[in-house]
Amino acid sequence: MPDVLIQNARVLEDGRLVPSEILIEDGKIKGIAKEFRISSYDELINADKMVVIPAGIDGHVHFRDPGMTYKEDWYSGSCSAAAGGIATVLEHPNTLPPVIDKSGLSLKLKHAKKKSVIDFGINGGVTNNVDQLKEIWRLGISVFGEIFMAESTGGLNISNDTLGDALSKIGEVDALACIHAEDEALRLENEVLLKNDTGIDVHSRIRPNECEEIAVRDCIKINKDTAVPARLHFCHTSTPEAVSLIAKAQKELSPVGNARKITCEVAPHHLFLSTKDYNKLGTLGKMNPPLRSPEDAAYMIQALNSGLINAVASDHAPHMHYEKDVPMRSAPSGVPGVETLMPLMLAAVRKNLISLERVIQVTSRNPAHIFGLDRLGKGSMAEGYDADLLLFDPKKTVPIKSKNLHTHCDWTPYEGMDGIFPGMTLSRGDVVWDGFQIIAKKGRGAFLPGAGLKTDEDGKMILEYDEDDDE
Ligand SMILES: NC(=O)N[C@@H](CC(=O)O)C(=O)O
Ligand SMILES: [Zn+2]
Ligand SMILES: [Zn+2]
Repeated sequence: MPDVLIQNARVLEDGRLVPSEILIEDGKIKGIAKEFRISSYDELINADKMVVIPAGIDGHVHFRDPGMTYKEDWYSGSCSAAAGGIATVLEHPNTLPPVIDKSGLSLKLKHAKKKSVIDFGINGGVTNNVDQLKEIWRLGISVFGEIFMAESTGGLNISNDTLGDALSKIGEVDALACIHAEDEALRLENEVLLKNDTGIDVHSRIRPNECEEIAVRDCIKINKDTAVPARLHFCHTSTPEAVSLIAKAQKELSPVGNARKITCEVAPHHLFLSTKDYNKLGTLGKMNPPLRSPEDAAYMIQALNSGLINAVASDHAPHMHYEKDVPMRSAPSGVPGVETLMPLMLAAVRKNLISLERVIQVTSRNPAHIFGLDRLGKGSMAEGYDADLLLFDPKKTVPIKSKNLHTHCDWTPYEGMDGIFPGMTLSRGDVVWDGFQIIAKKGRGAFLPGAGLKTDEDGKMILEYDEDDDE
């Protein structure tokens, strides 16, 4: 007997919204049809003409757990994701301790398994741990990174030499390297040069477009020069310069028909905010890479539409308001965003900035493919895939308000901006967000191991984690 029948839904088919029903069995999509003439099921959901799309996959979040759980923990972060229509996250390694070895990974996995309400992967950090990269890969990290080429939260940045060593190890195991591309030398130089500059936009001038451009160029070159180049994915790209370099490298590497070897993502704050917002946001608009000009933001939307940018990811990086309420130079970098990613994108559809079809590609199908989550049933609303779904009313635009969000972070850079929030989020067929509250059990989220996870002779996973690690 099927578990769930969703009736009265609308589904995108060849560019049109078609009245549909969706059948779910064992947490997976069993079928989508105009009408299933069945009368027995465990649960009936009346979608009330809402549009159903795949739930978002946010490939870039920082949940701060372990170590800085007052900013976020796996429960608050995953609830925030679910309420924003995200059913899968990849969490990045700059926690305390960072995920750079077996014990760091084991501790984070334990926290996440206990608290997450949605499915998750854990990324492996790259510092001076080059000789341990293969081990954490075998233990099930999703991807490597973000690999910090410049200073950002957590102080995990590495030199270009170490980057080369790491990329060659990552290439050997055919994993993905996710890169935070900013040039540390230029940043340091500008820091000194502009030390008396009190301009509100000084952060954007310390880390100018050129900073990202140099790092992207260097990284592509360093990777090319290794014995076995890694697959590269550039995190939070923010400039036309970086996108053009990546497009050029993509072309060189990808003869027609071949899988792309270099991909990139953009964060919503580089699409919907710009240096013009510093007046309103002050230090709340400080993140790495920094806000760019309005023209650059407009270019990024166009590049997302045209296919030069492959995915949207939030770079959800919560810091408390009181921590941000200090002079620009001492304020921590980062903005929350996991709960507003899908609402902003869906509101952008209503404003004709992007098509719904493209939003689906860049928030579910492409991230699933890039991060290897499609092999685990993620990223498509089709038979056999996980029933991770987002239901929304395309006309219901509301102002984003931080008091309505579920993150520990007590502010949002998008306060007052338009969002279209999910009326419901499903994770593997379970309603985790019903439009009003989280109804998922803490810890129901499943760990999504990376492709390197060691298995036994029967293909069964061997989880080499110490279950008795301290909290
Ligand atoms: N983006 C940021 O400004 N900050 C991120 C780290 C990062 O992604 O660089 C954080 O973890 O706070
Ligand atoms: Zn980063
Ligand atoms: Zn980040």
